[in-house]
Amino acid sequence: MNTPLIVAVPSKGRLQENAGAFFGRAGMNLTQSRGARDYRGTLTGVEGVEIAYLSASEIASQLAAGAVHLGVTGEDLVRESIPDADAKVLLVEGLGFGHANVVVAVPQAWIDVRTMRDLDDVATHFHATRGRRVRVATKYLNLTRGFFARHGIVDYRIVESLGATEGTPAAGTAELIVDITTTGSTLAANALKVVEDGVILRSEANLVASLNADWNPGARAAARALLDRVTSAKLAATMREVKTRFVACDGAVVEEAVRRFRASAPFGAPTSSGMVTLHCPPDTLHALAVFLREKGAATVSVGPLDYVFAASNPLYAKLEEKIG
Ligand SMILES: Nc1ncnc2c1ncn2[C@@H]1O[C@H](COP(=O)(O)OP(=O)(O)OP(=O)(O)O)[C@@H](O)[C@H]1O
Ligand SMILES: O=P(O)(O)OC[C@H]1O[C@H](OP(=O)(O)OP(=O)(O)O)[C@H](O)[C@@H]1O
Ligand SMILES: [Mg+2]
Repeated sequence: MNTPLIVAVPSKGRLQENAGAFFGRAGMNLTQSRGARDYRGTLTGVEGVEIAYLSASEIASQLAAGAVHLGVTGEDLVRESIPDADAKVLLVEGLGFGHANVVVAVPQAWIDVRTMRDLDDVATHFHATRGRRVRVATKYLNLTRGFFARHGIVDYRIVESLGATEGTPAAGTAELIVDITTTGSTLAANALKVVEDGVILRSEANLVASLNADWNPGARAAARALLDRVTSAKLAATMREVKTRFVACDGAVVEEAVRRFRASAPFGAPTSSGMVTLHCPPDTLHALAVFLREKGAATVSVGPLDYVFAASNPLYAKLEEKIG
């Protein structure tokens, strides 16, 4: 049976607005309607899609469980909440928003601690002299355990923190923390510093696919269409369309334009009347127009592109390779 492609989108928080804008750029708009038990919606522009509005952390677990096909969530949440994440989900693409680093941070007053190695020494010394282990406050339990183990640090204990983690050293409930930081202002306000080699993960929002979901033919077709739109809108955003026509415009002129201005001629050489369409990155656009005028163009028009549909769909290809 063909059931819809279920796409999970953050229902609140800092990722919500950006997720809506991401689909919008690809010409798909999110609509929301309040259902009986949870929030459901639709996506305009693609058939057979159902939107599930969930919190960013819930999206990670629903992807792991295969309850949704695709989702927008942070890589930090994926890596933290899904053991052996690469076997259960595919990070289809980083979305360029929701940037945050998961870091190890210690009090600025710990002047001897610059590296994880220094932290190891302090932790060992702390245990030996105080008879208890240093406490690390975090909600990233798994990321912390894995990272500390890779650094050979064993003399510590995790104190689970569900909020205001940066305040725990001053409050006396932990000695150091693992948390996310974006601007660094919360760490600074709490007199904490990031350990130099203590960046556990550089996270951003990702479009994530579940490998455990029911990838029936209908769901695949909808995913293919959705990813086709994403790819073609993204490609279009990297270039402008340049059009001109002049008698002296021939293959040699176009070849030179392509070579010097990183342009492409998607529809080939100029017509017999010297009409040509080029695609050109924004930074070389003016230089290209000047060049075409020098060659004889009276008019060069430039316009934005909404979509460039190429024959290949690399995002879907990547997904298909995983789901078989
Ligand atoms: N400065 C930041 N602070 C917190 N999260 C951030 C920040 N920048 C990006 N993010 C990302 O946003 C995601 C968390 O989103 P959000 O806080 O909205 O959801 P949540 O954690 O499920 O909800 P809540 O924190 O309200 O319980 C994470 O992937 C995180 O990496
Ligand atoms: O490096 P900065 O730019 O200061 O941002 C990092 C802070 O922002 C987040 O908190 P948020 O305000 O989302 O509250 P929350 O912990 O309740 O999610 C996060 O948990 C950090 O505390
Ligand atoms: Mg949050």
